Amino acid sequence: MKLSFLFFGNTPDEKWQLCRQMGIHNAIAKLAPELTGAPSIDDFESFSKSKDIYEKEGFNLYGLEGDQFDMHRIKLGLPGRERDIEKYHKMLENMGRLGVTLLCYNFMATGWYRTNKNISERGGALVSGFNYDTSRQEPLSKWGTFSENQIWDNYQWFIEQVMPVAEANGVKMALHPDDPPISPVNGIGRILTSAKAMDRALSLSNSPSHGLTFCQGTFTTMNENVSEMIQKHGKNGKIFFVHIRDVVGTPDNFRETFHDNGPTDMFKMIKAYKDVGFDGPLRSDHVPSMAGESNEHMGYEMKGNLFGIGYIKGLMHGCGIKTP
Ligand SMILES: O=C(O)C(=O)C[C@H](O)[C@H](O)CO
Repeated sequence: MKLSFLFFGNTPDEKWQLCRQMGIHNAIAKLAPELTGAPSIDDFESFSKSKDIYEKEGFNLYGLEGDQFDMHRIKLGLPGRERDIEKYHKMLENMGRLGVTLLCYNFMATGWYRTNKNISERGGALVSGFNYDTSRQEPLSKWGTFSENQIWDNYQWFIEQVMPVAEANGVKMALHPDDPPISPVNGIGRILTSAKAMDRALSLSNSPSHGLTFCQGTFTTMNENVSEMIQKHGKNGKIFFVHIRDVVGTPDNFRETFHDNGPTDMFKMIKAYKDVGFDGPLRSDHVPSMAGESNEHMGYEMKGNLFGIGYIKGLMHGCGIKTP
């Protein structure tokens, strides 16, 4: 298993240094233009420059996460999606050329979403949460309403378009479940909200490039049997990437919590990944914002990560997993 960290953009800062100090060598990056100030990574030069920065800073750019450019036309099936898919193909080709082999993607047009970003957790640390009734009072998306069937059709079209290109370029595409796992959100149907839905998504292509970001916290929120899911998808070689965090509550009313403070037996989970032979990257997912730091980048401030990564590393060592 490869302990990794999600970086936003390509500007080295204290987080990069802290990651090196924690012994993290594998970087997962979001390189969208609004974060890098450079053209999107369907442009080879732009992508290659970012990769060089990571290498120079001592990291292997293992993969990408999130939308690397505006994906709403693809996700919602709107005019212009053919042009966007060409961009996506170029990005996949560039990934192959640069040896960046993992792409964590999602099919949420409005991204991961919370109704509350300032819930007081242990010792006053701040976490995010979601309440379905509150979300139903929020405005519809600026693109209007979309049914779950429409989103499934769009997802199927997307998979047909991208999977052959991903496979030809040696890129593993790791589908992230919908967070929150409930539908609709802002009037847009969400489709990847249960273990059964993830199976349906996987059934759309038998390409070896088609697999999962095993976002443990989201599957816990769904109230699924997470151990069984690790067994099944791990044995089938479909777990490409793992996100570790914990939550308290139900799909329609939950809050996040510290890695050691939720209902999940984290040791059992890490051992389960090991037992199914998972050898890919895993990362600490959303963490509480802690004393003395802003909550500006909800879930991704650094003190919670120092705690979370240390905790995960300890569990890995406890399971006999070496971290270089
Ligand atoms: O919602 C989740 O559980 C995620 O891990 C989503 C990530 O925060 C997102 O991909 C970061 O861009």
